Amino acid sequence: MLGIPDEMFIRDEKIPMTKEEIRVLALSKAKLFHGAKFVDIGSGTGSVTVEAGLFVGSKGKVYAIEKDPNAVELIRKNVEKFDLRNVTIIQGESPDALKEIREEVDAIFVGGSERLEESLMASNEILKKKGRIVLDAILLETAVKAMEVLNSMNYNPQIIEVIVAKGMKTSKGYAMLSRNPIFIIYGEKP
Ligand SMILES: C[S@@+](CC[C@H](N)C(=O)[O-])C[C@H]1O[C@@H](n2cnc3c(N)ncnc32)[C@H](O)[C@@H]1O
Repeated sequence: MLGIPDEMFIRDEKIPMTKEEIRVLALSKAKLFHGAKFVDIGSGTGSVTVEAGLFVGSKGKVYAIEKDPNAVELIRKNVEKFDLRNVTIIQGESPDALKEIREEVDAIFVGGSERLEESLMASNEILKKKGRIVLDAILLETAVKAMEVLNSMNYNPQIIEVIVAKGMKTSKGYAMLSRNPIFIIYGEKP
C-alpha cells in the first residue's frame, strides 16, 4: 500500500522531498505492480525511491539516480532505514547516468528536471512498450516542456495540477495550510 508518512524519512533541510500525497498520486500514475522495474530520476531524499521499492517488492527493482553527492548519502540512509535490498543507487546526472541501466524498465519517474528533454529521450530508450513516464514539476515552464517532449514521442501525455492543504491544529480548531501547487504529467509509451 502506498503512503509512507513524511515524518518517517530521514531529512536534510537542504535536500528537497516529494510530499506524501503528491508521491502517492504520482506513483499511482506510474501503474506500479509487484515485480516492476522502476527508475527514479532525481531521487533527492529518496522518498519516491523508498515508496516504490516497498511497493514493487523483492522481485522488483528500483534504480535511484541522483547527481548531488549529499543527497546520495541521504538516499542511502533512507534505503537502509526501510531495509530495502532491491534499490540500486546511481550517483550521476541523467541522461548520462541512465546508461548504467542495462535492462528495460516498466516505469520512470522524473523528479529532477535539469536536462529534462535529454532525460526524457533517454528514458524512452530503456522503457518497455506500454511503460509509463511520470513527472512532477513546480514550474509552468517545466510542465510545458515535458508535455511538448512527451507529445513529440506520442506518449499521449496527461497533466493535472494538485494543491494539497493540510490541517494544522490551532487553539480554536483546524486551519488548512496550502502547499505549493504541483503539476503531475504522465504518459505511456506507444
Ligand atoms: C525535487 S528533488 C526530488 C525529490 C525526490 N522525489 C524525493 O521524494 O525525495 C529533485 C532532485 O533531482 C536532482 N536532479 C535534478 N536534475 C537531475 C538530473 N538531470 N540528474 C540527476 N539528478 C537530478 C536534484 O539534485 C534534486 O536532488
